[in-house]
Amino acid sequence: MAQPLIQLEHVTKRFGDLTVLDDLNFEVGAGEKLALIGPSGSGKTTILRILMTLDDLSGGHILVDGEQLFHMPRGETLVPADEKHLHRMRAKIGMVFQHFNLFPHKCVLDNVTLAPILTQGVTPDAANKRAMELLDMVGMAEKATAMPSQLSGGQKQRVAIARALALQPKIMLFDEVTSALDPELVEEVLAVMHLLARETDMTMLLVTHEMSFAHDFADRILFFDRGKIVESGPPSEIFVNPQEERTKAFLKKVVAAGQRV
Ligand SMILES: Nc1ncnc2c1ncn2[C@@H]1O[C@H](COP(=O)(O)OP(=O)(O)OP(=O)(O)O)[C@@H](O)[C@H]1O
Repeated sequence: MAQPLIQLEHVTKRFGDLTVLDDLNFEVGAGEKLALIGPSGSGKTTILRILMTLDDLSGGHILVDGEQLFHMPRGETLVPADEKHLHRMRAKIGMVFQHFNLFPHKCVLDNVTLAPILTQGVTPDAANKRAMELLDMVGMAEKATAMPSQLSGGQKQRVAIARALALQPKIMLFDEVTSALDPELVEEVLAVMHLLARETDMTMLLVTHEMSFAHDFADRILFFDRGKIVESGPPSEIFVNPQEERTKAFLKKVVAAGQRV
């Protein structure tokens, strides 16, 4: 593996009595494209939320770019050291959510420029220039002055991707970015993600229920069940020749539901 950019060591996450992540250990190499797959409720989204510091940690360590993400105990959990540290670590990571989360009262361009101007001190001119390049890349430059309510789900998601990229993160997290979309809009978002995977050296973590996309996109697949990694490997191994019974059963179900893997 290339130099690890993300390292999870003995990561545990509990919500009350429920253990959602159970002593997880894995690394993500710089530039690696990793897909997390597994049954509903297995803890995939929780991993992304913790990396984004939207949830805290119950135990273990996470290193991003060689630095601890969480290190102050608070009650039974670990939280980031302070606001300054949190801000610096968050700048390394961008996240795109299932439900877009665009600012509804801002136009497309302002959605993309707001965070760089407010959090990184980028001048409005420079932020606009970069935003227009990104909107062009995701095929949304012509909609720069449109409001989110005037966009389709696929268009909103492409703006959300541009918005996350505007902060120039090293790592991008994608949580089920196509599952809220009508089927005919899925392809346009997947095309943008393929473009990013192909043409950037960003480290990308993807949670998806679309196996064919995970297959085409990822360098490596992690198959999760009940908060543990059951199996990991390149798509050509996991999808073609899975070793573990739980992986086989999961893929069988997926195929029975009509998906290509
Ligand atoms: N804030 C929370 N409070 C309590 N339980 C939670 C919370 N967030 C997640 N959970 C529980 O943690 C478990 C893992 O959830 P998570 O969303 O990470 O699973 P997932 O693998 O991403 O599922 P899906 O594929 O359906 O999105 C689930 O049982 C969920 O109900």
